[in-house]
Amino acid sequence: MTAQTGTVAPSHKGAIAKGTIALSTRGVQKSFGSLVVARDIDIDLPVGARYALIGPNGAGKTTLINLMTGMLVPNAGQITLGGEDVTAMKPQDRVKRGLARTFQINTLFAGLNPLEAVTLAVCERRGIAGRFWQNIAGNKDAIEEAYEILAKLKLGDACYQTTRELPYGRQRLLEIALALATKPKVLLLDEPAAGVPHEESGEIFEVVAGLSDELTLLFIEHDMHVVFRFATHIIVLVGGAIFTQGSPAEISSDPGVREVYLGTRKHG
Ligand SMILES: Nc1ncnc2c1ncn2[C@@H]1O[C@H](COP(=O)(O)OP(=O)(O)OP(=O)(O)O)[C@@H](O)[C@H]1O
Repeated sequence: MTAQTGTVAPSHKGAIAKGTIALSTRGVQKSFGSLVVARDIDIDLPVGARYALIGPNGAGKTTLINLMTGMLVPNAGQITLGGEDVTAMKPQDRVKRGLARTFQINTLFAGLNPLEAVTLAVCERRGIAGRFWQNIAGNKDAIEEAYEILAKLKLGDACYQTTRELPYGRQRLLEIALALATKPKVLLLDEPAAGVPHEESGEIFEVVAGLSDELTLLFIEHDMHVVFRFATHIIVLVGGAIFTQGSPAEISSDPGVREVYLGTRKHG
């Protein structure tokens, strides 16, 4: 297999023209004390990507997403979003420029129903969240937009159910709905199916894979069946460095990957 660090998979969705990189990192480094968790990371996510980030526990996958979103500041290197250098930009400003993420752990308001929660997120994006509770009926447009997002995620029939009563798989889809309410161009999903029974995780990824072709997706996932089914390109991280990257066929037939990752993984 040819390692493709810093290059765009040529086979992805036909022609990905140069210059259509949605998010990229160059030479990104991060250490916690003496522990190096990101080593010289070069990644390009082309517009419309369905990329997976895999690696053993502690490889630095979540750290890399935190660096991309601005929750962590790199010690060196550069992160660009739509060609703009966002390395020093606060997370909320990156969200405004179209970068959204979900977390490994459920971060929902359990007492709201999905329609209320997503409408609130839409109002937040529109800068009208302050008046949400005073005039709920006055937010018709926002409610309609929220319903459309929920319907896309196959949550239309659950929109009036209290979040805490939703099956866990649907709660995880609601988290993605909340991220979509920010109208992202790039969506980073940190183990979107974590904690969901194995038979339901495929459903989550099916819904995610069906999102707009213009949305650029990078997801962390430990279940290799899901990774090989839904990713068009896989980046393997080991010890904070890119070990290799390539198509699912290249990664699955790479003996090195099997040794460092598949043979030693603790999940799945
Ligand atoms: N804020 C922090 N301070 C110190 N060490 C940290 C911090 N965050 C993460 N680490 C360490 O950095 C390394 C990478 O962690 P990270 O969570 O990015 O790995 P991961 O690949 O996402 O792992 P997993 O698959 O288990 O979620 C780990 O050794 C972790 O303990």
